Amino acid sequence: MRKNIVAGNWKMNTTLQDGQALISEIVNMVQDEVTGSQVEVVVCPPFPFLSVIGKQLPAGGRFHLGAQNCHQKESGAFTGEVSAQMLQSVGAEYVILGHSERRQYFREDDELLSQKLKAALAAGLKPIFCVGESLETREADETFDYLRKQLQDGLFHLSNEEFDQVVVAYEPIWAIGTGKTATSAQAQEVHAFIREQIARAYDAQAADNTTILYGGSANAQNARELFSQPDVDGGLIGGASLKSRDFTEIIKSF
Ligand SMILES: O=C(CO)COP(=O)(O)O
Repeated sequence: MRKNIVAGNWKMNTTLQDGQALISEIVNMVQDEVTGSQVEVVVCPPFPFLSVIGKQLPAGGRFHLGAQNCHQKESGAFTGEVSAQMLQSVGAEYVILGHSERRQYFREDDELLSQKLKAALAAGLKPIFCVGESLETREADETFDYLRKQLQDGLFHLSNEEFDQVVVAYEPIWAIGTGKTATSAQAQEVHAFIREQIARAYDAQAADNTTILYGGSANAQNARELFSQPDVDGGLIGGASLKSRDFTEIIKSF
């Protein structure tokens, strides 16, 4: 079901102690300041902190726990890896998959991501599946062809029931960590395009029900304008999710 979501991707940042202090501030501020609005908050700390941070989130409320990655296999001799089932067992409800940093630095391709998606869904996790073009692709005017292919090869192999569980995040690579955010018009244009592709691959109802988040230098100043766009259902926030005041302001932007 389509929701408003603000998700914080901490990436490889904080210590446990700093992360605990951060989440405690965020929970307090959000509980004091965010009233009425239905926005869901997903916190995605590094693997070792999931369980502890998860316990700091008030149960049954707007806060949910997410992971930043998972392995494609259920279990076995894969030293250093973390399965979707493990994440589920420590309280994660979401998992980010297909982030451009994973695609770029860890060579994750559509085939591997398909397997990861299946593993996450089998474990009962909701994937936050990221797509987004590079600056080169945008400047070559190939953004829509690129995104169409990324969606078709990476995501649209899922059944209707599986796709129902997926949140899509549009993260233009040129906007991630660069301070160069997409304009609200650019974000809206791509989000509407993604929704149209979902309608073609599944149906109009699936398209209407899908939550599509924007990520890439979203901050307390630009969130309201981005979230006011009809097809932007929230944000996947990197840098600004590490500052309690900024992250809370973003959550308040709905
Ligand atoms: O990659 C992102 C979230 O997954 C966005 O990062 P920034 O908000 O730091 O640009």
